[in-house]
Amino acid sequence: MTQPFRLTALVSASPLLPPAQAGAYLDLATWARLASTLERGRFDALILADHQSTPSSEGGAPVPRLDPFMLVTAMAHVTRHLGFAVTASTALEIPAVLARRLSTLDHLTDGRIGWSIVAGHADTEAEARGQGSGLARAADYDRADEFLHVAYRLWQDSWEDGSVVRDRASGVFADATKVHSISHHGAHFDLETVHLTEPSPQRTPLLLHAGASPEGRRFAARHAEAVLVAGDSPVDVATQVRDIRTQAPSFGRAPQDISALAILASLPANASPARVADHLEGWIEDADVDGFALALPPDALADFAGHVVPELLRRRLLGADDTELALRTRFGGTARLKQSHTGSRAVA
Ligand SMILES: Cc1cc2nc3c(=O)[nH]c(=O)nc-3n(C[C@H](O)[C@H](O)[C@H](O)COP(=O)(O)O)c2cc1C
Repeated sequence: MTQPFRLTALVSASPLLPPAQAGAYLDLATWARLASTLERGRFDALILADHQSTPSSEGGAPVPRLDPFMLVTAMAHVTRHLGFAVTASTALEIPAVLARRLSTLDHLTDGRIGWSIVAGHADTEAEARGQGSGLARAADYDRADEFLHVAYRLWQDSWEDGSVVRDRASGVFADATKVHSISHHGAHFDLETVHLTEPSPQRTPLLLHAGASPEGRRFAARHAEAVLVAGDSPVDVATQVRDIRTQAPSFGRAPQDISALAILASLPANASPARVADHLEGWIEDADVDGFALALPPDALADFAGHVVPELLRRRLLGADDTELALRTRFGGTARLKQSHTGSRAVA
């Protein structure tokens, strides 16, 4: 029998809604409502896609588009266990700055944060940020590896467990002997700093990745705890998932340490809940995935939550578990990174 699967939604903070409501994405209530709907619908997480590009002859995503980080606290405030994975690019961000933003959200959500890692960028993104000439064009996985290394050291090594004492009597907040400055002098980043935020429930957020090139899959095998895989057919997705999982042992990880999510941008049209559930069950069996990222508009996600999810629960394809635990626990781990994960073993 098919095991319960992971269920996520993949949404952009852009005018996705039907034209009559095209401005609704600017209203905080829209996002709060979407989060509540997904939580009621037993979704494990909302993945917020993002691009900082403008359209050009070479592609690039349409504008306008909000900063997805800004939406999360309001959505977390009206939910208790829905996770939020925010997209950010290692080509465009600064490690210590991004690490602090993610730690901040992980605190404010009680450990419900993931990072959807993008290693590349469009030309127009670099230009928009004033980094036009300095960045490689293709996804730069050397830079991404180094970025992750720095971020792991900030999240995992800067503040030891037990470093925060909050002793009112003596006025001591933290034991300075247990808070360490991270010193890194590499090809892409050169920094010396203490992590600016005390350790959050997960320390390192749940790590997601969606790169599809051979380098991208290798990066996923090393770092990702969940991968988003797009493909024309379950067989196509299965091939990609197998490639990623079989590389995991070379990074000291088990193949099943990586949860695979098939991206579905459509579901059978005009179908009854039973047919959609059959469709999903077929994908789980044929594509070797652990769940789905439904890239559907908010109204379709609400329909799915209202009609298909009850059928999935009846078939025991979704876990009935709605406890308030860290996001990582929904993807097969405990709150913290596994000891075998490269981020737990980062050294100077
Ligand atoms: C399903 C999927 C979702 C993605 N979402 C985003 C996104 O939200 N923002 C972004 O900048 N890139 C996104 N990407 C691009 C990838 O993260 C990656 O940068 C790109 O595929 C280039 O890497 P690659 O050469 O390894 O494929 C997505 C890719 C896939 C396959």
